[in-house]
Amino acid sequence: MSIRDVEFAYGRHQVLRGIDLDVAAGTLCALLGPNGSGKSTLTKILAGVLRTRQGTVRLGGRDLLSMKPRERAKVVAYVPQSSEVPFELTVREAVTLGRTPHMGMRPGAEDVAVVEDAIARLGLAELAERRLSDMSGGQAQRVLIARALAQRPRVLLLDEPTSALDLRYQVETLQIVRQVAREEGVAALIAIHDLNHAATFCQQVVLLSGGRLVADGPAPEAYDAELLGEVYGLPVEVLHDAGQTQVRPVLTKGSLA
Ligand SMILES: Nc1ncnc2c1ncn2[C@@H]1O[C@H](COP(=O)(O)OP(=O)(O)OP(=O)(O)O)[C@@H](O)[C@H]1O
Repeated sequence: MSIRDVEFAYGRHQVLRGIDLDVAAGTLCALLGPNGSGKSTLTKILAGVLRTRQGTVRLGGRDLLSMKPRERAKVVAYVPQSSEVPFELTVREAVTLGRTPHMGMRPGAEDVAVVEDAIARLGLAELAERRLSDMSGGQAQRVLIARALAQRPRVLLLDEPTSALDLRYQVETLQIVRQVAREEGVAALIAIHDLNHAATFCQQVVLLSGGRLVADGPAPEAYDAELLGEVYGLPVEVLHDAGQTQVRPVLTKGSLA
């Protein structure tokens, strides 16, 4: 996926400025940045929820921004930050909705297999007949991710998909998305606040600040303590230890008093 010179404004409020970004097939890319930096806005543009006249997004030879919704739904799956969960549905029915762009009137054998695979991957097999109205926030979030995987997209967009998940499911979800991206050649873009999870699981990290991309690359190269400190308004140190890059806030004396 190749994004060039994308700009966006809500009315007079300019939110994205000259965004250039490439996410290769097979890559999990973290979209980082402080609250209000434009992460959700960028994912919504790529998902077709918001429209912009400035800039292009190409996928293979095709222009993503001008695709019709059904055509786009065959190649782009989007898990929004919060969404209206269709409460009356069971988990299996909700995940099957992900097949809608591909299937006829009813799910065929392949649709059923893809749905069951997505349910199993997200650890939802035992909950498959439960109604979404009976699920915890984290369980419902996993259902939405399973639905996106069932779509078998070329581009997977996840807006803070781990925000409601406990530590184990945060890690498992990031592992699954990374694995799906690699095995199925998906370009996956994930808006996420946890810089350390991003460094651990994402081959590429990009940092938005005030609507501009200010860093892009593998975390060990893209994480610069001075830049991160400026962008987040907090002094940090970047540690490289046993192949892992980690970011830690530098707390001044007395800040825990
Ligand atoms: N519907 C809207 N109308 C007007 N302004 C908006 C709208 N949605 C977002 N904004 C503004 O656009 C800017 C970017 O918001 P966006 O939600 O893209 O940021 P974000 O990086 O995803 O933030 P967060 O980390 O808090 O989710 C913010 O200043 C926000 O107030």
